[in-house]
Amino acid sequence: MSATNAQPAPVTIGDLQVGADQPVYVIGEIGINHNGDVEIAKKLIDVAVEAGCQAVKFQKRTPEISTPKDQRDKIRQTPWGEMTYLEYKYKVEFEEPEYTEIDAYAKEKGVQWFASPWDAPSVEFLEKMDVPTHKVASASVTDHEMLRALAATGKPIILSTGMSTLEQIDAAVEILDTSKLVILHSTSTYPLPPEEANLRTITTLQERYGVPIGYSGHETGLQISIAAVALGAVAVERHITLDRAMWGSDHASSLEPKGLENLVRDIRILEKALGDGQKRVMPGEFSPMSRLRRVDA
Ligand SMILES: C=C(OP(=O)(O)O)C(=O)O
Repeated sequence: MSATNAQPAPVTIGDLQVGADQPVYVIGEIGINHNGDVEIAKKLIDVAVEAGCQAVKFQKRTPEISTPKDQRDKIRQTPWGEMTYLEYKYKVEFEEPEYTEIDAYAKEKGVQWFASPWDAPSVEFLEKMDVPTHKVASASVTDHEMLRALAATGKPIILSTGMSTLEQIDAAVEILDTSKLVILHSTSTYPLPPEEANLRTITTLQERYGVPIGYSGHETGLQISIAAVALGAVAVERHITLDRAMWGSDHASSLEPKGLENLVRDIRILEKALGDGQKRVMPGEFSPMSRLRRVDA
């Protein structure tokens, strides 16, 4: 009796391989949880490194392009006073001096960094920073202009799939090079209730696209991300924060340092525990077998 269960080839990101039989690629999503302060960003890099993440991630925007027109003039109360949503978006946006500092710091700490560009000029910006990969945020799955700019970079791409239909994902995948593509299952509800996680979609995406599949989580807690790995996710991305009570939209559904440390610890245990699926008697079983199994049975 035999059956084949071919796995897609891993995708090379910088000096790492992301895919089956590789350590799960854990991404600490800093996003805009630095609240515009590069010192907070560096502390979050430390948190990710200490937890054992292989990468940290940011979000790069050109606010006058990426901010929806009907949202720009809405007034927000912020730690920096009352301002429009567009002004706030500029306030938390890092430019070249900050990213140059982040690049040097991440290299010193031995962790990869990259970002999700939210518009085509941001792809150009990130290319100048020579990032090893680009992430497509769920909100950008239908931004074909940006996807074409990303495909033209020739870099590996990590495509998130929250708030998207299979048809929208098909159209995005059509534009990208599937030999360098990692797809993340995701639900863009913040925080994510378990009944919307739909983790079995990981298998659906594996079968439909034949590329390595990971998971981008917005739940509170660790169980759903760990279960995603048990179901075959080869990458896990989680928002991280220094303190979930900090001001800003993503902090509440982020992991604090201890939570991230526990997540990576549990993922590394699970990597070992999943094994290769070949049924055999394990070395630790011989002693109990000799004590417990009747030889004449
Ligand atoms: C919002 C993002 O990702 P996701 O859709 O995976 O949450 C992002 O990468 O900027």
